[in-house]
Amino acid sequence: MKLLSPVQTRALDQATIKAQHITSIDLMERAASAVTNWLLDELRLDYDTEIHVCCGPGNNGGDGLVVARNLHRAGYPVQLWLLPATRHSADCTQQQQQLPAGLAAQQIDPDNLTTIAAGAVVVDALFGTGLSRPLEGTAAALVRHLNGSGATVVAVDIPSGLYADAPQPADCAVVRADYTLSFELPKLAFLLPQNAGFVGDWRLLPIGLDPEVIHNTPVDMHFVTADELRGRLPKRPKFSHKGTFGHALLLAGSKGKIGAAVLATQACLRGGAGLVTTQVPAVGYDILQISAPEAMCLTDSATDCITELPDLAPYAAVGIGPGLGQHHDTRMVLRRLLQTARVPLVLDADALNMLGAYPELQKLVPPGALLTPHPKEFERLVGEPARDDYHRLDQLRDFAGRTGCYCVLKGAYTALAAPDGTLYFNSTGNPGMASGGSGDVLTGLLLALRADKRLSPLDAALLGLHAHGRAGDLALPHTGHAGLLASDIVRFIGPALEELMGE
Ligand SMILES: NC(=O)C1=CN([C@@H]2O[C@H](COP(=O)(O)OP(=O)(O)OC[C@H]3O[C@@H](n4cnc5c(N)ncnc54)[C@H](O)[C@@H]3O)[C@@H](O)[C@H]2O)[C@H](O)CC1
Ligand SMILES: [K+]
Repeated sequence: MKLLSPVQTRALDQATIKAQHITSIDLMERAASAVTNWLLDELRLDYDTEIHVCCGPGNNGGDGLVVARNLHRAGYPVQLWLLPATRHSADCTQQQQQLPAGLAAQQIDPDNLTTIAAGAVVVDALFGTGLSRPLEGTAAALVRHLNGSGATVVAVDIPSGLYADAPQPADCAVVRADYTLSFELPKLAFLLPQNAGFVGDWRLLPIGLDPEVIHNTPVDMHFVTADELRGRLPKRPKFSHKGTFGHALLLAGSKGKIGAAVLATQACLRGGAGLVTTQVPAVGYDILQISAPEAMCLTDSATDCITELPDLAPYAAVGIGPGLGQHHDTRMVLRRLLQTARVPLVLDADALNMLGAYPELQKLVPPGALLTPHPKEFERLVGEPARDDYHRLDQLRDFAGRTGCYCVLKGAYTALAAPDGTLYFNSTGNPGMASGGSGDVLTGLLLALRADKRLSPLDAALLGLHAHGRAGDLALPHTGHAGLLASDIVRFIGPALEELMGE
């Protein structure tokens, strides 16, 4: 799915109106019906629930007015509140004029805000994508009042006070919604950790926006869904053999962290690599052979860390990082790998930390490599803390553009920046996966997909990120959030990949 800017969203509304020969009021009615139906079907409003609908001066307020009218007509006791404003949009004005007789709009008075019960439902339709400055005065006072009420807050399109694709200054009043109901396409703001407390659970409601216009709108950000990836993982041909899917080499583990090498190896095997060879320090030999018998094991001459780079000739892709440690001799191995490898690389964990600590190493990273930092590793990599989540995305794009690499930023909606600057957000996964070893599993899985020559670097990365999260989602019912271990993710990689397979 494309992530559109507010300007593009407005253009899409206009194009839809034109293409479907409807009016802007018709589109507003569709949007409001979708919200009303969600309130009735999903939130399951009771007839005795206290309901407040708070409307602003623009079309977001217009949506709110129609929701209030719909609920009133359906017999729900709605209290309708209007934010005082000097100007209202034409559609907002028209909706005010069409309110049924029994539903009066009350002006919001900042000095006399109505009491809201903790069990109440509040529909926030103050501001949407037309927000042009931070909330102040009456709007800010009302928002703070709502946030302190304990009511269930449902934001229409976006929580009021939140920008759709840019940070707002600190301490601004922003609605803290329990649910955000947006129309058809998500907004960048929903995907960033700094906004989680405002956005709550977000849902997309279809309102029949024009698919052709969406298709033709150029964007540089995508929210990647299963539908878009399904079929992009080629089926395994009937006459395939273990050579067809590539031989992956993994350099991982150090004393006390052989488990990371095991998890990455198992994930690489489950990810479909034809052959997997893992090099570990001597201390890891028995552990790896016993826990991943399908893999071949190379042992380093050093006991505790990796000090030797094997001959790379047999391998289709090389992964390095999980549990690696940052010993000087290991760093020399990383250096030689970066200098000599002619096949796809996946760099993770301590490999990234070493790139951060030694910028001259970073210059050796070959274009096309896939890097998988979490935010702290990414900060070390770029050597500068991000001001906020939006700035971090700028840094991510910049890094991918500058190095020609594919760079992941792990998190709830893991981002991937491609060398051309496009950002892709992953849509799968759950908080149970935020525990040790889950990143090692991702590295192994991505390595398997990079070893498969049939996949482009971008598809390998997108499929791997998706399948990793999906495997975590499939494991969840068996383990619960707290009990979800990295090895559970490994177990479900196969079924997660199967869902993406096609001709
Ligand atoms: N396809 C869709 O997504 C549809 C969306 N709809 C809804 O329309 C709004 C966007 O409406 P718009 O009128 O452009 O903007 P707002 O309602 O957000 O309000 C703009 C209004 O408010 C003034 N303003 C902006 N910031 C402030 C501020 N901080 N303080 C005071 N006033 C402010 C601004 O000058 C304008 O006058 C979208 O979010 C959806 O909810 C359609 O209903 C259907 C399709
Ligand atoms: K809103």
